[in-house]
Amino acid sequence: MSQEITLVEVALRDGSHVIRHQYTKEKVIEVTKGLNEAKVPYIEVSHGDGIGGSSIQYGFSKDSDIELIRAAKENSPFSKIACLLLPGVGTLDDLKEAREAGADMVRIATHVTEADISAEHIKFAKNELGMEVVGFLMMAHMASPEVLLEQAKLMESYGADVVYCTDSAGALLPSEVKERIELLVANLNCKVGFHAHNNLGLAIGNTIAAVEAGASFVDGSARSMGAGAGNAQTEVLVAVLDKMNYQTGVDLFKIMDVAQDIIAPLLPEPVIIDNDSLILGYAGVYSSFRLFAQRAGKKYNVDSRSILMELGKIGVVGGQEDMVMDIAAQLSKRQE
Ligand SMILES: C[C@H](O)CC(=O)C(=O)O
Ligand SMILES: [Mn+2]
Repeated sequence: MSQEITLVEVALRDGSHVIRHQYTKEKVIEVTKGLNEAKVPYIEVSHGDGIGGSSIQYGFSKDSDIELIRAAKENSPFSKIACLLLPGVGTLDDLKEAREAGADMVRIATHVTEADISAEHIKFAKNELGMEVVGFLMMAHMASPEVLLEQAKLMESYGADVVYCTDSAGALLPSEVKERIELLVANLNCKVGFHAHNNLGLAIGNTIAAVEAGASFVDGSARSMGAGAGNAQTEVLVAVLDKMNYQTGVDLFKIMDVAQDIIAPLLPEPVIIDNDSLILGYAGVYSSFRLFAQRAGKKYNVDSRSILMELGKIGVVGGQEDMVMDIAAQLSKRQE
């Protein structure tokens, strides 16, 4: 019997980092129509840092999360619409608005050791708003498999339907993914998901390792349109899973057309493993810090790789974007 795998397309959320959160309603409609036709089960739509992320800290959106979610929902009779929310960045009111605009699912994201801050949001989404809820444990490489499990159990106890191991830095190796997913699958009653970044060139391999270890939800981004070196490239993932006899329900030619004809023209440059992306994975740094490090490097005349190495050394996590400039300034002083 072939196993079903549920795919979440994240180019309209993680991909938002790539274009500095400048998605317009029109673009979202075009992408959503294509993904819907390709029968992608879930399409995530939000600012790259989740709903409420539009700010000086993370970068301002062009069109608001709510407008984009509404536009996606109106053009997506088949695919369900997901959104992402980081407690503290997005509020319960934001979530209620997202639900009213048509979001079916919310993914509540916290740093891997901070699941406890998701309790209120998971319970509210599930019990008050009747949404499908995912717990999204970011920077999973920074915790041991045992700590990841303990945190995942918390999210499950709050009511999450799925808990994700999220490799935000693209730093995990296939054996580490396998170990983590196997432990989660063996000890949770809810479903388990995996979100990859391709900084070490392992996004597809790691996603396959996750699926073979029992994950039933996986993320992909068409043309790999996500932070850093992007995510598992959706159209490639669909082809590989199909060859392995897993069922995604996604139409391969149609998702390839979305990637080539709609997503590729949106990219300021192809998403590849450049030197900075590689260092993100090597040093274990949050993928969305790549562009911040490049800007800081230019401003202070410091090699962006050195900034990223330093950020990895001191264990900076999502939400500490302001540290990137601080580190660049310190490195520049040291150079003098
Ligand atoms: C807010 C982050 O961009 C969420 C994510 O996609 C990751 O941690 O990876
Ligand atoms: Mn990501």
